[in-house]
Amino acid sequence: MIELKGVTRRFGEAVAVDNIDLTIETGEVCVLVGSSGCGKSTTLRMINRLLPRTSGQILVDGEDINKADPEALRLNMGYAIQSTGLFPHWTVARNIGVVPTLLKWPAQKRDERVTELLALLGLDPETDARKYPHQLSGGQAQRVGVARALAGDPNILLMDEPFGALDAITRESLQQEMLRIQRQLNKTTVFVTHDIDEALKLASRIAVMDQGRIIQHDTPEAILRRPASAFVENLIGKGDRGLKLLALRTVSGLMERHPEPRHPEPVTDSLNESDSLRIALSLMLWNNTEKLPVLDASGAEVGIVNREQLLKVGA
Ligand SMILES: Nc1ncnc2c1ncn2[C@@H]1O[C@H](COP(=O)(O)OP(=O)(O)OP(=O)(O)O)[C@@H](O)[C@H]1O
Repeated sequence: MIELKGVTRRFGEAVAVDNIDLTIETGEVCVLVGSSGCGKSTTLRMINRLLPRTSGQILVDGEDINKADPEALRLNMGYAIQSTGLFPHWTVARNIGVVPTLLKWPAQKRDERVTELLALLGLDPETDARKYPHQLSGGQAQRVGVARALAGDPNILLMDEPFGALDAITRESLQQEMLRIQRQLNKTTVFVTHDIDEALKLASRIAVMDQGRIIQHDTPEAILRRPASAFVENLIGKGDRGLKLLALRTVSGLMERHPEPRHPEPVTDSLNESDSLRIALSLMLWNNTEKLPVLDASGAEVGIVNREQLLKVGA
């Protein structure tokens, strides 16, 4: 658990972070969201002591971080940033292995970990491991950055716009990876973004920041349903709030499940259980249909989603 209590950071006269209180429970993904300059990165960098706080207290599992050795503290906090920060003259494998090396892991354990992480992040443990950062695409470099942050098996992950510089498709795929990895590893994560859709997708809870303050700290659903102020309402976009709510729920929660899987009828489109209700609605509109079948990984039809029900549950 990470606790920020009355934390303030000034740069000269300017207040970048203004007396914030924030608790991040173990295993949850807290996304800090807000416009440029609102204090998100400063908050993150105070947690791993890259920046000292001006006042207040930051506790990790009940212990004040100022009492910890900063290096030991950082080794327990994976840190991934937009510019990746990879060492240009080191191979991908060496970049990923940097924290295990600092932790003095035996070489074999470190190499196994690197291979495991390359596979986890969808990179090729054979060919990609030997590449240098300049030989990677932007998306691959970001994957390596995230792999490096995970390498020492830290309890905490700090991620500062790690997918910020990517095109929409690569970004979407890395967000999916991030959700998958999070389900598997359950790290306490603080994730910074200025993109509310990214925040809604990834967060257990979102902290909306404005001018150094936390305006609202709540679940994605509560933020969409009950924005605390006009500022939050504008940030989430009033017009497509209903669709954003649908995006938070999956088909599996709404579908009528067949007693037994069956052969699907030949239809134009179908859904997977993990698809969002937003995708379900969009496909129904596109196909001008009242219901869509849900298929499992083997292609068997396991249930049906119907539009009337979807709209009833809807927002
Ligand atoms: N080293 C510094 N010296 C002086 N002012 C700084 C420094 N770092 C940040 N600031 C100021 O603190 C405020 C908060 O900056 P911060 O980088 O935390 O914002 P942010 O929300 O992460 O923004 P962005 O989304 O653009 O990265 C800004 O006004 C910024 O100019």
